[in-house]
Amino acid sequence: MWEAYRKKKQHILIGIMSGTSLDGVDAAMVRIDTNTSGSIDQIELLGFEYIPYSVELKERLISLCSVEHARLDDLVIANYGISEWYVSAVENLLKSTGIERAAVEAISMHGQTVWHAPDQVPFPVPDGQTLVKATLQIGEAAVVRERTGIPVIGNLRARDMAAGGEGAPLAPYLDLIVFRSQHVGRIVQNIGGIGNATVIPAGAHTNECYAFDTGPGNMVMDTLVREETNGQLQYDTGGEIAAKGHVNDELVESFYKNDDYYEKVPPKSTGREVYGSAFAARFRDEGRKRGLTFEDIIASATALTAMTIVRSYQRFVFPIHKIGDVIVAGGGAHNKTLLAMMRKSLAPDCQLHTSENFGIPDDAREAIAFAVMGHESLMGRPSNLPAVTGAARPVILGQITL
Ligand SMILES: Nc1ncnc2c1ncn2[C@@H]1O[C@H](COP(=O)(O)OP(=O)(O)OP(=O)(O)O)[C@@H](O)[C@H]1O
Ligand SMILES: CC(=O)N[C@H]1[C@@H]2OC[C@@H](O2)[C@@H](O)[C@@H]1O[C@H](C)C(=O)O
Repeated sequence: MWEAYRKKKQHILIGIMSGTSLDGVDAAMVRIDTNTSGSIDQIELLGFEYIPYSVELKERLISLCSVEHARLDDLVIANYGISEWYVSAVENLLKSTGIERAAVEAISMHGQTVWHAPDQVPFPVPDGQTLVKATLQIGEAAVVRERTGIPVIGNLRARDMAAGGEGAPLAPYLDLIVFRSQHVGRIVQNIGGIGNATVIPAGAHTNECYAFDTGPGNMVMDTLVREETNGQLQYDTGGEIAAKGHVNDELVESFYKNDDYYEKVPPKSTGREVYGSAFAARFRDEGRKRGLTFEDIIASATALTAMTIVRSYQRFVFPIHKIGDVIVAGGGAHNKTLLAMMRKSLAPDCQLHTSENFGIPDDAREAIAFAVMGHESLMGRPSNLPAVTGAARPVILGQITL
């Protein structure tokens, strides 16, 4: 069946991403042109849709991402239930683009990460014990396949992890295609729930690029804003709350210094397991102990994100590579206070942009990336980057539900 796919020079796919912010579903319809050797020539975004999660779903997911609150029966139900959100995103895209269902060759869906455990833990095996790392993205491909009538590729992180990688980040595969430059060293900085950086030195070969999670993105700010406003606000729109507060440097430094993640050498990845509700509560309590207002605490949480991003460059990138552009993507690109803090700590010859300036809408990068990775799998081509994830070798990602 995929022989015919591989012979075609033009493909339409839908990529679906629902990230660690737990804010909702991003879905991108893309047209991918391939050349005679089967590699990608051009990627065009045909449409983009976002469906915000309801407050109820978000609360359920937050519980599922917490060892203290998660229940196995809720997890099993959510695995099927959340698929309906992905189905709606696909239907919305078909409607808004006017593209016929039959023209879409596949849906490549990330699912919703509930637990990401890239650090090995012991597990019994027939001849004793082994060390295991694991990750779980929920969302049942069979449900999406059945409702939409379109083949689905899912579970894209698993194969990289099975090959010894972190299973993340994967989107740098797209960054290399879109942002690589012969003359300028670039960092693509995603700021979603978690922050992650793709480093693309000028003229770099694929195996000279690397990437890593920088630490918290919007996750801590979002949790604190949601809690203070009893869910009236889901995040600090435009960074306006942070702009009204004062950063408490001592608080920010203490959270930076007492976290050994930042010193860990890449490849590395992290998630809500570390920077979720319990972390945010500790940050808030320490802020209150210092007599800070809500605005000061949000300003300080914003500064922690900016600091962990820029210091990760100072530690792992700037000593080795000259970087001319930092390109911000993800929802954090809309937070003006965060961007201003980052800009202030970067050298004047390092320009700060958003991915919008490079033709990739800030919110669409990851959904486009998953469409592209799904396409590569159908072409029979690997799309993990071992230099990025730490995998032993390039592997073909995902599982297909025909
Ligand atoms: N207008 C805005 N102003 C400030 N922040 C915003 C705005 N819009 C979105 N955000 C932030 O972006 C977040 C969503 O970002 P995004 O969709 O990139 O995350 P994600 O895909 O869930 O995360 P990840 O990349 O970690 O998987 C929101 O939770 C919010 O914090
Ligand atoms: C396990 C997981 O879901 N990781 C996400 C998360 O969100 C940002 C960062 O942490 C990144 O590692 C990854 O997602 C993006 C899409 C990636 O794989 O590139």
